[in-house]
Amino acid sequence: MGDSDPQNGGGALSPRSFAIAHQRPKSSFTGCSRIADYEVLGKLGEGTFGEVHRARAKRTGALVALKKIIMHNEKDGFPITALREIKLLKLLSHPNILRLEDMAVEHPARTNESKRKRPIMYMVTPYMDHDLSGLLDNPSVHFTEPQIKCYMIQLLKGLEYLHASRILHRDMKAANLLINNKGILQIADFGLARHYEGDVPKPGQGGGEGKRDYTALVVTRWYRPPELLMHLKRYTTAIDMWGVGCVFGEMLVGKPILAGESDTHQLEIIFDLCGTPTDENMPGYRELPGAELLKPVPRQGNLAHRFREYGSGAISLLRELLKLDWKSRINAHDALQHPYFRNQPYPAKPEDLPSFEESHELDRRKFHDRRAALPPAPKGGTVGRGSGMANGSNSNFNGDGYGRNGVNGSRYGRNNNRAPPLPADERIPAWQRGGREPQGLPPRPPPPADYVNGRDSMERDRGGRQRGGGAARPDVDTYIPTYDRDAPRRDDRRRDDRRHDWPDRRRDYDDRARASRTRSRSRSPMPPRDRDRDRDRDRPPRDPHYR
Ligand SMILES: Nc1ncnc2c1ncn2[C@@H]1O[C@H](COP(=O)(O)OP(=O)(O)OP(=O)(O)O)[C@@H](O)[C@H]1O
Repeated sequence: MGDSDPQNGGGALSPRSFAIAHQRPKSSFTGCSRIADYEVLGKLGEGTFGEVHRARAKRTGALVALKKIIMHNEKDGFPITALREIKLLKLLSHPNILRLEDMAVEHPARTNESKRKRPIMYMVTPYMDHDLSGLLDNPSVHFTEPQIKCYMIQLLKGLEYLHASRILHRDMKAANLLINNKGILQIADFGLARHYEGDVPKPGQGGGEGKRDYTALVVTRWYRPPELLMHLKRYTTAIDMWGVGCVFGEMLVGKPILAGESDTHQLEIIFDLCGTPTDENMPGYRELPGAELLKPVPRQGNLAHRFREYGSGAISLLRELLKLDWKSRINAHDALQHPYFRNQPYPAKPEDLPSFEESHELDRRKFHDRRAALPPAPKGGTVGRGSGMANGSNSNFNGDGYGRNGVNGSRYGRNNNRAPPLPADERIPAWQRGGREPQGLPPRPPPPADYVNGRDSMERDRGGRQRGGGAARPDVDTYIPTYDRDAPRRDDRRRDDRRHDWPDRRRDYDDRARASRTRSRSRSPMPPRDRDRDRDRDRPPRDPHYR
């Protein structure tokens, strides 16, 4: 492979040259299928673009997911975010990246009364049994350390490939990592992804230097790195690596580790965990717009204490991934070489992992109900409530965003029997608990359009994010996870303030929140034989990472 090989981190290619160099053979695209080529089996969920359905390809019998592309405003035509996702997915081919197999078109029937309806487009991807977020919420799932290592290796390989292809994912989170019952993990949801300009990450050099500005309004808040929370625009692949750190921590403790309730709170709990920024641990932070009025009480960070249960290898990797300094934050290539993966217990092989009951992000309600019915776990664990502010935290907020300090949850998943019983409140997920109002950080400056020179504009309107790169309400988080359609959104508590200050924007937000609350899902069970059908196709090649 020559310079153009992204895996080699080769020479600079323009996005166009890259696309040309990576075109899949024409024969692999046979035009759009018709929706009638698929037997729709039931609704899986609903995302920003539209519903996701489970279906079976009539020709091959394979199970697939059909993601309907919703035209929020027909006059705007095909959504740019969907176009971007399709364009990028067509270029990508890696065992740990969700594959776009087909596009299907549906021509709605024309009735006498209705006007002619536009065709509906569906993205067709292989069906995956779980997303990581749903899986972690399933009370019958217990992650072992070899299993976590196995998922981490796959995640890092997928990201190494993406970054070597000069693509930023920009929405790294557990809900966007799909897992099947063959132990394969795939990175999904490229609706926020984009090409970036600049060098690919080099061994030993972290994410390197950013070459140009992009919108800072990306990444779901709980997974958003400190530099974005402080409005760095010239960011790099390091933003995705922070998300990997959050996902890694989430797999260890069994729930999100940094569940901030606002951007301000998010920074506070990051500082609790990683220490407050200094010129040494976060060079350049003083120049960031969001740092202007930042005056956190200095603290060291309690990462080692909070994750002490998981051993020095896990702590060391977590430290590298959750580095405040985005320039030296470990890159995917180097993370794969980390001793954590070479020391015992060794990573499991995907095919050796157990299979689980289907679990997706929208199954949370089912699992929450089930968990509430569980008796308390037996006593005798070594984890539980931390000792207040004993870990160097002077923040007004608790260390983990769940109203607790120190290590919490069970070792390797939340259902390990060694964990002591959780107080009643702690059985409730963070997004359903009350929380304190965040302390004031400096107002967010109006963000720029994502692409300069009018080449692109951030039109994605998910989760309250602004459209078109105009001025955003300064202190309101614009992108929060929508995990439970009926659970009160955490930001609803401040609705009155917002309506008062920013009436138009508030109306926008309400509409989107309402839309997200009406999401629904139902599913029919998948016969086991269907899971076996694609087994060989998804099996990863022999790999030195697995022993
Ligand atoms: N290939 C797939 N197999 C199984 N389930 C899938 C698949 N693709 C998506 N889903 C389910 O559908 C949900 C929504 O999909 P996706 O995240 O791609 O849409 P989105 O519009 O980007 O959503 P969001 O706005 O929540 O990020 C996911 O949480 C996942 O559980």
